[in-house]
Amino acid sequence: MLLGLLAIGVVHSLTPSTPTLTKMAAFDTAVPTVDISPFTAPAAHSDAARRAVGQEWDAAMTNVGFAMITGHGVDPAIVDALRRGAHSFFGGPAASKQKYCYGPYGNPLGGFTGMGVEAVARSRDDHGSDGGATQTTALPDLVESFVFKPEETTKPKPPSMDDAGHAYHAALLQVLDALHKVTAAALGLDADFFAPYYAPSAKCSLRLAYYPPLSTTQQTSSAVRYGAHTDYTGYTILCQDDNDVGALDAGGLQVLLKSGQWAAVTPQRNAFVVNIGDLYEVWTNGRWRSTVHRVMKPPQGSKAATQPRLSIPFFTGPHDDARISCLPGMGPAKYAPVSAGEHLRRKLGISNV
Ligand SMILES: O=C(O)CCC(=O)C(=O)O
Ligand SMILES: [Fe+2]
Repeated sequence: MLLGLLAIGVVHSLTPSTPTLTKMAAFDTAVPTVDISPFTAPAAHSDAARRAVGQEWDAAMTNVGFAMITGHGVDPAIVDALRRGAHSFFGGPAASKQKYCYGPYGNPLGGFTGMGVEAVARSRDDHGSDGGATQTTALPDLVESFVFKPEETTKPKPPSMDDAGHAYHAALLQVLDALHKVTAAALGLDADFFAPYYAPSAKCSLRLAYYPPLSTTQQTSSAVRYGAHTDYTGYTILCQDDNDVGALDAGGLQVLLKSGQWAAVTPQRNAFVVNIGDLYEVWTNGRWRSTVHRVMKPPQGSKAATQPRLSIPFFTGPHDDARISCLPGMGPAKYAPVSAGEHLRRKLGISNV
């Protein structure tokens, strides 16, 4: 069963300002793994297999709001090529990176954002699992990023990521398509239910998130690699760093469980982490959880603290004009209907320092 396996992991205190490891404990394996191949390779699977995946998905999103997916069909060579290109870009001189800055984080052209611009914990609101712990004074995150927009052709992209970014984006759109079918099965909706929300195209943002090695000051400050937040819109499909497979702190990504404990999201090779953003919470009237998560720093003095971490979230959501409200049969509505574009712009605005 989903929550049946016991594993040894790292559990942290709930206090958001506590940035270091506080204790080791045993906890239920929090984030279930779901093989979505009945939807990515439908000819090889039965309707019964698809119904079973739908049930697993509903349980994962209801209990945790996060799942690991296998059977997604993405060629690992596509992932490796983008990772190599991104390391080459982020490892380069600051002035070369800054040439690709096209505005504040979240601007429609994408591009590079240096450290000190984003403090994602400031975007907290009443979505998520801890009652909305808004932190207007959260310190900037210890991250640099590049947002890759294939549809944006007026501004150059770093040559090392250009081809690889296009290939990765196209591959992940296929995964998104499968996830929407999984979702329809999970919620008992028509297979094409989400099509009008995502046509003519989904609103996607392919982000390369680079967490540089930590300076001594950064190691001892209360800043974290990425502060506690919920994602803003639809599915996030995240590629964690393979170097963190087997690491003590599992790379630092943690989710806030219903129990109030933080649990590590243990990276698995060739699996993506999938979580929902706020708009699914509105659609499902809170049945599915837009779960609070964060990226902590590696323990002080550890080898991991001297190394960079590269993660690749692919944010997806309905087009800007889509109006999101409680699905039929899920009422009475707890959330006011919201415009997908307005919600996204508001959250991005307040996440900039
Ligand atoms: O870097 C990670 O593992 C996750 C980052 C994240 O939560 C985000 O970019 O929204
Ligand atoms: Fe996130």
